[in-house]
Amino acid sequence: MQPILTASQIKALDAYTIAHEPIVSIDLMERACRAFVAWFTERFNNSFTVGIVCGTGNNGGDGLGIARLLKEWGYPVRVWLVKGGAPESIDFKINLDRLKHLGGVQIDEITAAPECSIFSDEDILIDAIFGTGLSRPVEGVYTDVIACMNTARGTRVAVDLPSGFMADEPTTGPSVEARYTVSFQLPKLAFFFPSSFQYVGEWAVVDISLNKAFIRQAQTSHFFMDRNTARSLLRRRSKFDHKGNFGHALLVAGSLGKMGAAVLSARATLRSGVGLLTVHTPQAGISIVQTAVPEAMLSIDGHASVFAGAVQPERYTTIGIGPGLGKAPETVKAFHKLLENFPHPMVIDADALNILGENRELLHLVPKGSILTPHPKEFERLVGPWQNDFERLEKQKGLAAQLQSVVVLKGAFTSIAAPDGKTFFNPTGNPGMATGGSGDVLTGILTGLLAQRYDTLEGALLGVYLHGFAGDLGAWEKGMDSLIASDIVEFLSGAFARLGG
Ligand SMILES: NC(=O)C1=CN([C@@H]2O[C@H](COP(=O)(O)OP(=O)(O)OC[C@H]3O[C@@H](n4cnc5c(N)ncnc54)[C@H](O)[C@@H]3O)[C@@H](O)[C@H]2O)[C@H](O)CC1
Ligand SMILES: [K+]
Repeated sequence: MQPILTASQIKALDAYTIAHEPIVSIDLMERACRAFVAWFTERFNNSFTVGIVCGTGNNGGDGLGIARLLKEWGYPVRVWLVKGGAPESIDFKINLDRLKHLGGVQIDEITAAPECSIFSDEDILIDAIFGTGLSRPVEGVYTDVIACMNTARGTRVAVDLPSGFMADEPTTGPSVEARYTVSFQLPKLAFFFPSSFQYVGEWAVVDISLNKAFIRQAQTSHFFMDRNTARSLLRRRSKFDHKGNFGHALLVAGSLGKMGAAVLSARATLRSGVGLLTVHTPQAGISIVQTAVPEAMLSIDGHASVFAGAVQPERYTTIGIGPGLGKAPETVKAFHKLLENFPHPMVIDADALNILGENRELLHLVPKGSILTPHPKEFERLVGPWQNDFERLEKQKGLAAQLQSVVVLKGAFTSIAAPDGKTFFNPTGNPGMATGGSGDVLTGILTGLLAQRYDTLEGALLGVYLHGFAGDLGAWEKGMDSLIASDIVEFLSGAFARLGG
């Protein structure tokens, strides 16, 4: 699990590394430059012309070091120094001397609004004006240069952060809009937000060996999930286990015309290792579920087309509720009753969340330790609108604390907020999974894990990881465009096997 630190914590980490390890500041910068160049040379060969736009702080120093290394690799390199009032750092000056000493690289200064045509010969523009030192929105000549970079034909690659982009607060001023961002050591919080994609593009983190002990003990409530953590959460079965050890899940899902949601969830629950599964279905779903999911038992509702009746809560370890449920008045009543009678953690999704959003007085009945899995629209119905993604994150944490439950906000980098405020971003998954039924599969996985008495947070972290991983395996095999939710179920076994193997 990687902690996500703020820009000022990263500055402290930088200083700590220099103070406690046998490395001086300029050599640390050289490491950063080499790590960037290793990433760069893997993707772009030296037939591309490269323009490097540098500030005068350490991010600019990186840019100058990168210019020298790329020149040595045979790239046609040109450098612009943007001088808009920011002070010149010591390492910037050292790298400027080193670049001049190498020779063969044209270096021009920009002190006033340039003609944007200055960048027109460059196939690639490396952005090294500002990094984590940015403390306020850019203005003046910086704004002019950034505007020219954003309209230039070259592919923009940002060093550490796009210039003008804030790592820990909403970006309100102009910023470079990068196609790629190569960031040092740790991902920055804002990288995980949908609104940042416009600026950050695809991002990669390169290791520059900053002090690991400092990173481990740093105070943060934000983490980036990884494969090792997911692997460590997965329980192994033992020889004498029997189906009673793996719980009995109830899925309350599906209504007339939406029984597919129940089928997808049910299959995913079964593929996630549950001992026994019962599906509560209206009359309309009986033969559908019995045929499509023969492993599942049925709890049959008296109503023809929607969830309206009572279930026997004492029989079940957990309940997953919501996919394809609809919001009929009878369903609202039946859900209310279920919430009053079921004491164990539940997985609450889709229309069950919409019912909670429209009847917020029911929220206090959500059993502690439950998992809620809204997508952004469902989340907005629960908590109201937000101004920006930082505020959205705070609302997510707030809901998790209020309900003493885990709130999983679905999207690219699905975030998982625990009641104590810790939030985890998930690395797996792909845009092929933006397809109907994908969420129903997640509900099934989480229900399967909670039935096996996984701790709520651990189950949520593992389940979200596996769901994305199965989607990735499916996309590799079938392509993102034609991926469907059933494929995610199909590849779930592979995801479990690879993670556990
Ligand atoms: N920590 C690491 O892992 C390493 C980081 N490196 C690189 O260094 C930058 C951070 O460098 P720093 O000198 O602190 O800041 P910047 O270069 O981002 O900014 C320069 C300077 O500009 C001033 N300033 C801030 N905001 C504005 C503004 N809106 N307008 C004008 N001037 C502004 C302020 O004084 C800043 O200090 C990091 O991103 C990495 O790229 C190292 O190379 C090694 C390891
Ligand atoms: K930058």
